[in-house]
Amino acid sequence: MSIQAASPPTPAFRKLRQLSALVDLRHNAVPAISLAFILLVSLAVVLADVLAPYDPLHQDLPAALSGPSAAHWLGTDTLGRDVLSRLLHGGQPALAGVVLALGVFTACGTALGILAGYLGGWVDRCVGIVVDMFMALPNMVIILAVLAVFSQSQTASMITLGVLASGNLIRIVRSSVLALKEELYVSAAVVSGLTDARIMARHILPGLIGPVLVQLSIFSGVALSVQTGLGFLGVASKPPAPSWGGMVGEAAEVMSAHGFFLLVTGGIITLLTFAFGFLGDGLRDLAAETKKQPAASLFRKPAARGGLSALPPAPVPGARLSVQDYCVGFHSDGGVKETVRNLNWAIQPGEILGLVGESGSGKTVTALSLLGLLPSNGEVTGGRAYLDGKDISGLSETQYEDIRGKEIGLISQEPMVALDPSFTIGDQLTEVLRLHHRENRQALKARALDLLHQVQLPQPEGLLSKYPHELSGGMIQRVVIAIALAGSPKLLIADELTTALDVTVQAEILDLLRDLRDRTGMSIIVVTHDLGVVADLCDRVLIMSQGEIVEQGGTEDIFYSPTRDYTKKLISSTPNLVKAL
Ligand SMILES: Nc1ncnc2c1ncn2[C@@H]1O[C@H](COP(=O)(O)OP(=O)(O)OP(=O)(O)O)[C@@H](O)[C@H]1O
Repeated sequence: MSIQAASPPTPAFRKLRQLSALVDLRHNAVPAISLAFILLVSLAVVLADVLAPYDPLHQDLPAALSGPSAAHWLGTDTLGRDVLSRLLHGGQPALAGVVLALGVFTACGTALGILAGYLGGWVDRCVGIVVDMFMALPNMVIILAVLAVFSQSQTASMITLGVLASGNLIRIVRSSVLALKEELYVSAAVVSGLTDARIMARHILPGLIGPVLVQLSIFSGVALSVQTGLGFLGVASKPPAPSWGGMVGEAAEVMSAHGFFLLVTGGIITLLTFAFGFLGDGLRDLAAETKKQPAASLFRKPAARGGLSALPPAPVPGARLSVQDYCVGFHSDGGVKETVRNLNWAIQPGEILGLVGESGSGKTVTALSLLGLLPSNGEVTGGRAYLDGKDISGLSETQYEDIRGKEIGLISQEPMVALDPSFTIGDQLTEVLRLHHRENRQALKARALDLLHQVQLPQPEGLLSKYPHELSGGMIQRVVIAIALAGSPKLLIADELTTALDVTVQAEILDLLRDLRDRTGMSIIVVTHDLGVVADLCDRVLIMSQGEIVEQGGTEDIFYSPTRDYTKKLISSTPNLVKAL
């Protein structure tokens, strides 16, 4: 397979780029002008008490329906009240209604969309039914019914509008979450042992800002139309208090003789609705420009347990981890295909074991299956795996959560994309540390610094406030190792951890792993296709080909006296190694 990520740094910085593009409206004149107009009108409405030249209720009947003048810039209405002052004050219930509807729309749409997309299963199905209901109901009829029940309350009508309209947002958020779940930094957060709630709040939610902003902008226009429409109908606002919809209604009655009155009252609503629409279009175009193919996932949720042999073999005594008659298969249309077959091996405490083989030989699948992290169509089809004598094959998701990060740590193939680009190194380290230690901020910070010291990063204090893109590849790799060590696992699985690094940094990272093993007694499984790494670091080697173990033994034995042709060919295909032997 290749449970590989797209090449860095594209996926890691996609979200940052998307966010910056969304706020970079300078090059998009129409959305930028629209945004400026919306802000200007909102500010004027908020400051109505200061800006309005007259009391909006003050009547001057002799001056009724006079056109624009120095005294009344936008003229007067049928009772001689100043139109500008009434527009400024009337904007307050209009914008308050829009803000309320937006709040409910966002909360409902985002929360239900995230839950449906992230949790899937029955939650997704239930949310789907709710969305279908929202879409099928006639919104306006329901809002009028709510107004009748709640004594013409604008609050009730806007809350109802927000809820009913959120169906579309739920669908959009749900599909965005499905894509975000495939991001490697989300996968890495799962491996670290973070709870679903925390992953949704910290790693999924920030990635939704783009699509949610687009929908908010479009819905603002709808909410404004509904609010002013209700005002026009004389419901949801009580005269003589000014309201934009009410003013349009009043102007419509005298439109043939006094068209200017309708022009300014209807004009502000029309212009704002257009501005919301243009802003939404601009945001959508920018989001589309920055959209890239989703990165390949490191893994998906584990498959259900199935097909394990009825009588488990016994664990190897004293071994940190042992696997026996271990098989992993994948479901496809043609049934289950076993890609890893009859593995029998063990790793001792403090040992470094190399898992070697060509691409597709089953190394990553074997490693991920131990953490319950196979793609959704994969499962352990036979045999058992034991961690310190305890059977860990085919556990439930909750049981695996207790193992990930705490008993077994994983360093994924792509360190650059295992970190969330929106959070500092300090945030990401303390987030994982908080899982394992119920301590205050200061104590967690001290632990984070200690971990950065352990992975030999210079000046760790300064690093805590840095973002991943400010670090070199070698430094990122060390941070990822530090995060994997946060739960003090007894076994660390390092999947191709030096592949993307240059030779000098590679050597430093290998030294670091050796040093960590010596100091902590941790066992380390090094998954690699690089025999040089194995020769340098590993005590024992396991050679895999086409899902099976071809040969295993001490590193020196394997390199100096291989017994199998496949191993001999593998060694001879690494010229530098041959020279060194
Ligand atoms: N979701 C899947 N469905 C079907 N087959 C899969 C799936 N995931 C992996 N495989 C198969 O499992 C086999 C082993 O893949 P694995 O990634 O473990 O290889 P690897 O030895 O780690 O190679 P690499 O070094 O390239 O990652 C591959 O032949 C692949 O086709």
